[in-house]
Amino acid sequence: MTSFQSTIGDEEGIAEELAEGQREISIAEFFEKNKHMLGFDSGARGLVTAVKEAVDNALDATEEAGVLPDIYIEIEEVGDYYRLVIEDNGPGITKEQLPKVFGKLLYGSRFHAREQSRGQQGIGISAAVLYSQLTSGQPAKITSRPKGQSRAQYFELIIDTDTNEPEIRADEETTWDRPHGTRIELEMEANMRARGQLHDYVKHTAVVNPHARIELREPGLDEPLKFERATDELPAETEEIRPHPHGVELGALIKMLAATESYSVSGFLQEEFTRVGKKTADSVIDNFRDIYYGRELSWSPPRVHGDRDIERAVADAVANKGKRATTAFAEGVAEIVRNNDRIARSELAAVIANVAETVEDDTGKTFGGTVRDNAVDAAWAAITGVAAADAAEDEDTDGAADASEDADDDPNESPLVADIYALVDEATSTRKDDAAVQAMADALARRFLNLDGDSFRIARDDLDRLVADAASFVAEQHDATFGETARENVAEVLWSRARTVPDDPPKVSMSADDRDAAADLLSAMRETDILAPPTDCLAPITAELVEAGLRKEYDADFYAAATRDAEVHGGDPFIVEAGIAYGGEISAEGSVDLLRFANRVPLVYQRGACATTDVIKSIGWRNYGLDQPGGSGMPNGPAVISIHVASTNVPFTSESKDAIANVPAIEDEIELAVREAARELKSFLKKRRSMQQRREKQDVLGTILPEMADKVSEVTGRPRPDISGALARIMNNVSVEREIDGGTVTLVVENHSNVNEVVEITDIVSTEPTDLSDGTVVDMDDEWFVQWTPEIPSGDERELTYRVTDDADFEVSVGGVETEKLTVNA
Ligand SMILES: Nc1ncnc2c1ncn2[C@@H]1O[C@H](COP(=O)(O)OP(=O)(O)OP(=O)(O)O)[C@@H](O)[C@H]1O
Repeated sequence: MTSFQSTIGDEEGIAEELAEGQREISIAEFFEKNKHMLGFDSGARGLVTAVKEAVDNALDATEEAGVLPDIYIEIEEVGDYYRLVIEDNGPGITKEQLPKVFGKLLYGSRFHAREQSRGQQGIGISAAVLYSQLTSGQPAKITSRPKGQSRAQYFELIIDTDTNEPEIRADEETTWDRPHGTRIELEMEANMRARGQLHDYVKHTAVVNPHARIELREPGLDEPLKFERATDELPAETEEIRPHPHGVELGALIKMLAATESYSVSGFLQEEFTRVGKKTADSVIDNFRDIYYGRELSWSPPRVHGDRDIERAVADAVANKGKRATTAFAEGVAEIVRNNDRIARSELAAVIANVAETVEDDTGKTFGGTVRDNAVDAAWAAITGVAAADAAEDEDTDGAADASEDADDDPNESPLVADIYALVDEATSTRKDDAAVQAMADALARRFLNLDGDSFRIARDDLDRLVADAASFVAEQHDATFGETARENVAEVLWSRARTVPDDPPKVSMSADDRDAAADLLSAMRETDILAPPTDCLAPITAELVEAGLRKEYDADFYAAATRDAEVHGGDPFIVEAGIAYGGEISAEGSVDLLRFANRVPLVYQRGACATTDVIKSIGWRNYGLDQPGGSGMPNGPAVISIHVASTNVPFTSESKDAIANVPAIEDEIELAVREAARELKSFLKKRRSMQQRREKQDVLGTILPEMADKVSEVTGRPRPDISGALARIMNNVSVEREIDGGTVTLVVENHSNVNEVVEITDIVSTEPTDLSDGTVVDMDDEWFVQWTPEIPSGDERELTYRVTDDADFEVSVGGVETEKLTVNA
């Protein structure tokens, strides 16, 4: 069969032919064709999106300027088109910036700022301008009066889609009665089929922005919809933050390395990232060293006066320094080395340099570089049994032993074997027999001896490979298995005893040019424990205001809200809040209403594609007292659930910012916030159900008890039994009975419940009461309020008395105990 590839190859000059059709596409041209990506897929939706973009900007701008937002939205039918006007009382936009803000896609102030804001991309309002010019052919008409200026600037402009630059049609000064702010007028092909979504957007914006005043006029409304401010308090001011080391990607890091003015990696980390001080920078650099250079394996120093005597070795390596200095030097080195449990080559070099300096000071003899190097080689040979020359001769660089395992170094003679044996033994279970551990130690020693250089420097992944290779050899030759876990443990023990090298990290400029070094730096940053980013860049609504917002717009029986602590996703901090309103006037038909918000912006479209919806569906709502057909999916009932995700970078599923992406860390927090509020709903519903049952039981008893009393009297022929206290006793209620004897009034309060009760009793009397047993009396316009608040233990009773002279009228009210647990007969 002839492939497409070979057909193309047959034709000469095809690449040139294709090249003729290839040209750059401007971003404006791209979005002109793909306007659905920005939420302008139809006339109905286009109108809602344009309102949303302009209102979001107005809220961002006013808050940033510290002004309480006053936003006016007007939609008007003009012939075949709709005209949209949005006005705000924000800080306005300067004459220089204005054309770019509205006439250039991807131009804005928020893209580079790590701070919570509604706008993120610098695309929203220019996309609305693009949609308007595309469908109506009309320019956008913008008036803006910057704060402090006496006159406003008026512009008419369109976007030149070939160049993605503004094309100004009119530019003049004008007067405007607003002292400062911005007015946008766009004409577009549209319709009002998405009126529901438009109203939802405006109403929900009011719910999460109780500090804003918003007015909406549109052709379907006789009266404008007005949402008044519920608070004069602006949301907490946010601070911009630098990126967090856990959140950057390689390309971004390379760019930052190239752009920074810092010289050292430590300075770069501290300057460019949040939460990095000197200590954290040092930890990152240590991790970087481990990855970039590898670690040096460490060994136990030999015992004193054994075959391998450090002191003798060092002394032998020093010539012409005189006995006193030589001995002091050799003894000093040997003593410090012996005081170390384990030591690596570069640690030894540091020890020798230190001792050399001390001895130089004490004796006046110079211990120069060559002497020190010789001493290091000699002491190292005494520690490891490997002479410097042996290592230098060894050409094998990959760390793996020759397949034949016939290396010249007989590992059995190497002092390293005993050392490795101890570590392998420590790392493996007691069930490994001695021969297996010995074989593994031999195989490892052979491989370590084959490493390049004699400092036993090795990267973690090479160490893992080397251990795996040794394990395979042992399995083949000795029939002893070191499974995956055993190998991991052996590698881990060796690595944990290995030492971070002292080599300096490359300079910042070199790292920027070296992709591998930058990648290692990134891995080191991610591996290092670093404090979560600060959260003053976020302005959550707070649980209190989430609830207040719901109370303002929904008449319900119950409200609850929760705000979680900040968490981090990809270096960006985020906070999730949830609220629930239940019952009352909320429609019980169908599934609950889910209100979704991101950075205080209601998300109107793409509910089904949103992480918030997925989380709500995944929760077992029957546990919380809501109906959920089949036990999963959206719950049913008279409830509204609101979820707010605030972040310096909300991960949306697309540029139109309709839905939050399924990021596990964010989903977890959404679930926890919703469950927190749902737990309160559960106790409310449980209590309500038990009160309902109580009421039903009391109703039944209220009918049956008198009938029973009549029957008993009829059957026994005796007088009807007194049933006055029976209902309260059966229901374990608190009962309040009035007894009047002459001028003495007694309220008998009996607590039949099994807990202590504090009962608030107010008796309103038409004549003045005297001789109160206790309590207080207040005269109010010839009505006397007698009040008691007795605490009555379970099973106990109190008598509250006073006297009245005349025939009096009484009206008692009882508080402190739920109505369903009260029987009042007074
Ligand atoms: N009403 C306004 N008052 C003051 N400045 C505004 C106003 N509208 C827009 N701006 C400025 O214009 C910029 C561009 O706005 P645009 O809507 O294109 O993008 P954005 O809001 O930054 O991000 P997104 O594309 O996510 O909406 C904003 O970042 C802001 O600096």
